Amino acid sequence: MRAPDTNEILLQVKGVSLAFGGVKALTDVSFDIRKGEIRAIIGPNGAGKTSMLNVINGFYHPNHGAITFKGRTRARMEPFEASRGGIARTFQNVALFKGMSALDNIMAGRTLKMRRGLLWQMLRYGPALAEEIEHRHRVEEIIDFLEIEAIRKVPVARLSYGLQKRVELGRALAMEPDLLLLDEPMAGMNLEEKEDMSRFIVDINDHYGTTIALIEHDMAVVMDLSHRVVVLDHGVKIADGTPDEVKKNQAVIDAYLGVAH
Ligand SMILES: Nc1ncnc2c1ncn2[C@@H]1O[C@H](COP(=O)(O)OP(=O)(O)OP(=O)(O)O)[C@@H](O)[C@H]1O
Repeated sequence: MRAPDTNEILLQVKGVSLAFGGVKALTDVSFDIRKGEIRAIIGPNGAGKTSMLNVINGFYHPNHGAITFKGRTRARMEPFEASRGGIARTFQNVALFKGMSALDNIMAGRTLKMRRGLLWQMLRYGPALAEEIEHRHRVEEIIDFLEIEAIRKVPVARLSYGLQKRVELGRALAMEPDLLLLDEPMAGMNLEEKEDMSRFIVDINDHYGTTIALIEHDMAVVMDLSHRVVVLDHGVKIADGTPDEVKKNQAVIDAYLGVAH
């Protein structure tokens, strides 16, 4: 695995707090994500990991604090602004158009990139046609990269879980994101599928230089894949550092003791 080329900060989370009624999901959490790194967010169940991803991509608006992304600071952002701005996301449970083929699902990820309006697209005329050809080309390249040529025309509902996750990854990649958020990319996978997914995550980071933030419960995977790890417990950041530093941290060991994963 290649180390990030720079220490440039792509995203900064500063003093973020989020509550749902009386439940404090996040309390004064700060950390950064450097350009080109694979950053893991870990912690026991209910630690606030998914809430953190949801704040980063604008699904939730924090009660306090702010996010700086590519130099722009905001207290709140809408999901469409996050995706337009270059943040793509996959979900804990696969969120694809199940009746559509793998190819069409990945193509759907390009919609945000399309400049011509829907009418032009429907007419498939002139510049819109040229644009569609360019998008097709990019999508075919992603299909090739993720080694899913054989299933490109198959409706997603008929694919194994591992392949569905791969198509979802392809759809996120089709957005050519600066920051890719992966919510438990290996959840529910068998060992072989996990190994494949790990390889693709490292390859995406290497090949496209995409910055990746991921939530993952499998510690072996996290320690293997990530450049740096931030640890949450009960909504509070308890550690932040390289996998080796985090592994030795007493607060982390205590937080995980007796917690089944
Ligand atoms: N939409 C919501 N409404 C109310 N409470 C919520 C909501 N989302 C999360 N919470 C609460 O916020 C806390 C943090 O939840 P979150 O899902 O972010 O944790 P997590 O670390 O992702 O957990 P897991 O590993 O189990 O997925 C929990 O106490 C949870 O019950």
